[in-house]
Amino acid sequence: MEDIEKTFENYQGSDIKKVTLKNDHGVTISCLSLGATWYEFLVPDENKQQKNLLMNFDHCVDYYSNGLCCCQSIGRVAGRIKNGQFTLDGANVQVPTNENGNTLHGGNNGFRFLNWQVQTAKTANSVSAIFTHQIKEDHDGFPGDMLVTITYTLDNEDKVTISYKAENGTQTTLFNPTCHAYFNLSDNPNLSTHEIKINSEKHLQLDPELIPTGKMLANANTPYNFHDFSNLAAALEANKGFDDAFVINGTENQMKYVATLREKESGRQITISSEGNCLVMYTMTQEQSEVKFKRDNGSIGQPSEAVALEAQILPDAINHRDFGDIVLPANTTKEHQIVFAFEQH
Ligand SMILES: OC[C@H]1O[C@H](O[C@H]2[C@H](O)[C@@H](O)[C@H](O)O[C@@H]2CO)[C@H](O)[C@@H](O)[C@@H]1O
Repeated sequence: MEDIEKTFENYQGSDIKKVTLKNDHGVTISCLSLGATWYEFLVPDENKQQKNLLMNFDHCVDYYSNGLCCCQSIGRVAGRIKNGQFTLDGANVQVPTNENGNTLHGGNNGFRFLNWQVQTAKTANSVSAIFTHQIKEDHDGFPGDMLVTITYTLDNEDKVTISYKAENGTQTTLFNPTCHAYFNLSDNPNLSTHEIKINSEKHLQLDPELIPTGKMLANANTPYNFHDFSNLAAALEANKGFDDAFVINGTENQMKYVATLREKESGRQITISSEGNCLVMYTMTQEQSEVKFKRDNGSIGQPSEAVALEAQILPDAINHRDFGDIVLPANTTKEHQIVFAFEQH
């Protein structure tokens, strides 16, 4: 196991660190301190070259010239909060809004905009990058301060575990983090050879601003049916892309199988597990004129060039009783984990 820490670049007067973690048989991940971003998931290909399964950019500025939140840490609250409003401990709370009067992905001062402190740790079979930040009410506009630790661990089974721990202060707040990981497991700038399976029977009905209405709709007999592996490109065509929240089967707060993405030409496969009750699948539905991914050498990002798989608790959960618990009571600690297991078939 190996860990290497370097300066990635200077961005807006701060040194941005890049931490690289390697396991004992050639799988490597790297992360940036800016946004506690997952930068690379490198696996050896048939020519012993390293293939990055994640989308990324050359420079920090590229992460903020578009709204993709590419592979960044999202918090305090992933997804949308209707009107940026909710009731907490009996009080009406208004948090800053950043999209059509709603609050998306923690607002304009969420986790992804912060430069996190980082250190590393190793065991015989795993290596970790540990990011910490004191999250302040004064900064992001959510109630209360809390200490957040985001740990990326790569192990010798080619599993990447991301753990999100929040140690709260004296005020009740919200915590529903995720990693906005964009995958393309192939060498093509599209998902035509990808298949996905999702442990879900229902998805959320959304209004035109993509706010959940409160209703859950059956996946069966619709393009949302990924109960068995289905070709993603065909489903994308049938549904004109996805920007949707799938309800994951299983018990809340228990680690469970979420989804598997596989690519038939390379045999590469990623299996996701988490404790949350939701997978948001976002397939970059529009052309992304401000997006030039590193792997595309200057070409503009295509619709459906990659798929974001965001394991979390259902969006706008604070405004819907049956959507899951994202409340972090005062003086308590909560930890959520997402596991990405790589396999080659
Ligand atoms: O500007 C890029 C896109 O930003 C939004 O997409 C978000 C999507 O709606 C969320 O459900 C998902 O979790 O994150 C996406 C990236 O932030 C816009 O809705 C989309 O139209 C833009 O293309």
